[in-house]
Amino acid sequence: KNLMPPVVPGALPLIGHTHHFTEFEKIWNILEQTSLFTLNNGGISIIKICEYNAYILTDPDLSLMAYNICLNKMYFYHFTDDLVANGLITSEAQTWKIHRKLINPAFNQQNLNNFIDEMNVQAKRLVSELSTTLGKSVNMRKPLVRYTMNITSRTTLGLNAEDQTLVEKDYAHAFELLSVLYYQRATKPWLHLPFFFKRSALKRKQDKLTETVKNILTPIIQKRRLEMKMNSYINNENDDKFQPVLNRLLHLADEQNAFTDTEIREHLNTFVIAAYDTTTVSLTLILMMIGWHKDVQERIYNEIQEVLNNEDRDFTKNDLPKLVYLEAVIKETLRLYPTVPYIGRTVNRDIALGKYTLPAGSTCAISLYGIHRHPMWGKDADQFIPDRWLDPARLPNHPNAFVAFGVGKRYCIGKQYAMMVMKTVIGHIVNQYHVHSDLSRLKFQYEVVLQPTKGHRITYTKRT
Ligand code: HEM
Repeated sequence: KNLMPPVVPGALPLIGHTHHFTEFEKIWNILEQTSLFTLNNGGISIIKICEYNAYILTDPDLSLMAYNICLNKMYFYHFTDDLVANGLITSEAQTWKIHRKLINPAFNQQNLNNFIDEMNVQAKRLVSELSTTLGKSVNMRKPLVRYTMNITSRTTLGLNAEDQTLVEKDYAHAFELLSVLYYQRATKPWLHLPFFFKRSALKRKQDKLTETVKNILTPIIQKRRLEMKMNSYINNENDDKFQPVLNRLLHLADEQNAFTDTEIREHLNTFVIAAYDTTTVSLTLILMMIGWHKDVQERIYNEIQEVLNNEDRDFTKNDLPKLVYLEAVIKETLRLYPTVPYIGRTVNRDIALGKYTLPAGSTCAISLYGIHRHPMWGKDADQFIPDRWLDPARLPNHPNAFVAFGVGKRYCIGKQYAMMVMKTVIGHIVNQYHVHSDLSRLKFQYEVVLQPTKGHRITYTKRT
């Protein structure tokens, strides 16, 4: 007999829950309620988009099982295909397997260690920019987007300082506008159908911006290829000089015919898309948490002094792993507020999950937010307790308990990179400033990331 998981309350006849997903401001509310309902009802539930079932998971075991079988992303992700079709986030399983294996070494710890100087430079640039705002409350969105864009474009594209304006202005701007268009399409169910979308004004705007991005990247790629040929550049994996990811992709393309130019562009765009909003939002939330919990902030400050030996200097690759309390604070923030609160896949064949069968062709979405509030985290699951990360006895004994960077084989390739970036910049900020925030008024909107929309301003004062 075909058992069905419980349906999340609020479905209407024929349209199901569709009406909850047409207004930006309301989507996070239904998604949060859905997570809590699923947690309280056995870890699997259904959201109905018209007659179509999307299966929601908050059970860590079922999630891992489902996601290691279903490697293809749900159809929403493909709204971005013009920009990133064969990039790692959106590519279909077959291409993904090959490309992920080829690109993995570019993000190994040894290579990332070569990015530390750049991370310090950009963090200090941000700290100096903030010195003009002391005592005033600041919306950190723009400074942080600029900061993450600069680091990502230096380390992935390898742009020089003189090209930075191009990134800060045109490239970053095109991405911000494109993401608004993708969200607009997502909230207009009729535009999900290619027939209507192809004829829409939204599509025309999207085409123009995609072309802009293409026209920025193409000459950069061509120029780099030429430079590499002229310098008879040799790339080997043990090379411990600064190598932007683009150089490694070009090398793989030339040596092994691994990627076309279009695929290289799609990979680069993917890194930028995957990196800048997630890191910006995560950093905003971390600043909110430490601005509110002053005792936590002082412990971070003391740890930094200890690791830097009270010297006024940059962080080295050996310092970062020693910032264990700061790492606990970052993880605890991402546990309570996973920057990407939901991820979705297409179910590629019938799969048995617990007592249910998910039919081929349906959608399966994991609530990372739900997994992070699962009873395995204990009675204090909804409280901010960084110390839990320092005591194994206080952590769930489950490999899939902390999933801010994804679930199973297709987890975030930039996880270590992001941790390094976040440690470096929070380290520099806390070293110079006291951070102040008011957590009581924090509000979110769902924009694939959990975007803070109210009450997220930060005030800095100088440490003396
Ligand atoms: C705090 C920051 C970040 C968070 C919270 C985060 C989170 C995630 C999550 C949840 C996924 C899985 C998405 C899914 O299954 O649909 C993912 C995938 C991915 N992330 Fe990140 N990410 C962060 C930073 C970065 C950075 C800095 C980069 C690159 C430089 C990056 C590159 C990627 C890529 C390429 C994928 C696709 C991986 C694949 O399918 O093979 N991310 N990330």
